[in-house]
Amino acid sequence: MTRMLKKAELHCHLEGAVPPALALAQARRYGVATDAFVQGGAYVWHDFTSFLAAYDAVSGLFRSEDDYALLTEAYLDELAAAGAVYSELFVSPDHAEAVGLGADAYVAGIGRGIEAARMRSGIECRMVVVGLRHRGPERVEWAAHYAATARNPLIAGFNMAGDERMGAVADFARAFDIARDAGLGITIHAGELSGASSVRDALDVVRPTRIGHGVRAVEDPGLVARLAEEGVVLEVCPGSNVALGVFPDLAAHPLRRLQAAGVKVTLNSDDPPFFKTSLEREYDIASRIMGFSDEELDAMTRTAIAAAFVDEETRVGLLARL
Ligand SMILES: Nc1ncnc2[nH]cnc12
Ligand SMILES: [Zn+2]
Repeated sequence: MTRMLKKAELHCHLEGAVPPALALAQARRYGVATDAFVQGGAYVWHDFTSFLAAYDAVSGLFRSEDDYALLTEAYLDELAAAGAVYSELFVSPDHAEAVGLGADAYVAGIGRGIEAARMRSGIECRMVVVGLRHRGPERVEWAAHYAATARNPLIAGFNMAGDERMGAVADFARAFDIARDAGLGITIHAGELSGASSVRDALDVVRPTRIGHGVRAVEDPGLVARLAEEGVVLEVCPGSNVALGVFPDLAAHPLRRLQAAGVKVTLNSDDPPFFKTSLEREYDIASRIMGFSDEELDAMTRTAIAAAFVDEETRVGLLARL
């Protein structure tokens, strides 16, 4: 039983956390047809490309500051009820621009949701601005520039998500330089859709303290040793990896092998309802299917808080709550 364990999450896409029932309610409000991406109360997609299309369609159903405040608050309330003390949410100003909302109103709405949830349960949350790789280097630089200049204390980091098979990491180096120079925490999706060389490129070019997924590093023992040696933290999302076919099943998932090799690992939900998961289920999978003890799960939670993009006072406060 992992329900009573305290938890922390570093890797969840806000638009990927929309429950299908909320997507349907938003679609009714805005008069949008949903058959293409919700059927029988569940999201429909069959590979990464169709997952991204469904994800974009759901994002298009959130169009106002209030929509984002309510979504954020609802997600964090649910997370706090499952024992989470900390959450880092990946936010995409690109989605706000696509619906004509504008990045400032988008971030303001999310910030309101964060404050409301914190007042109720004490859960801490920070935003990590995400650039979308499949939209090309210029768009990713735009997102980095926004994150660097927004001057919002809840924006704590920068990430690149989207289709990892598009372009080389080096094409996006400037975006990460902009974010790093602004003092933001740096993480990047790598080693999910592409293999070990993608993780190596991310380490060499971007120099992140964390990697989103990174699990396909397991294809190269030398790279696993490097991750352990450099103390890079992996934001591991087992349920997502199996849902997207990165590994055939949970038994084949390399979380245990990576942890045993000394790599710093954490548990995350990625896009929970799209992958029929939740942070609580990820802890449960690690416990019941992968055989991690409660002490090992607590260690992953501490690793997450140690790697969180927060100031030291907040980190000490969070560690005290475990
Ligand atoms: N699993 C994932 N990989 C890359 N980009 C994403 N955006 C949302 N979920 C993602
Ligand atoms: Zn992700």
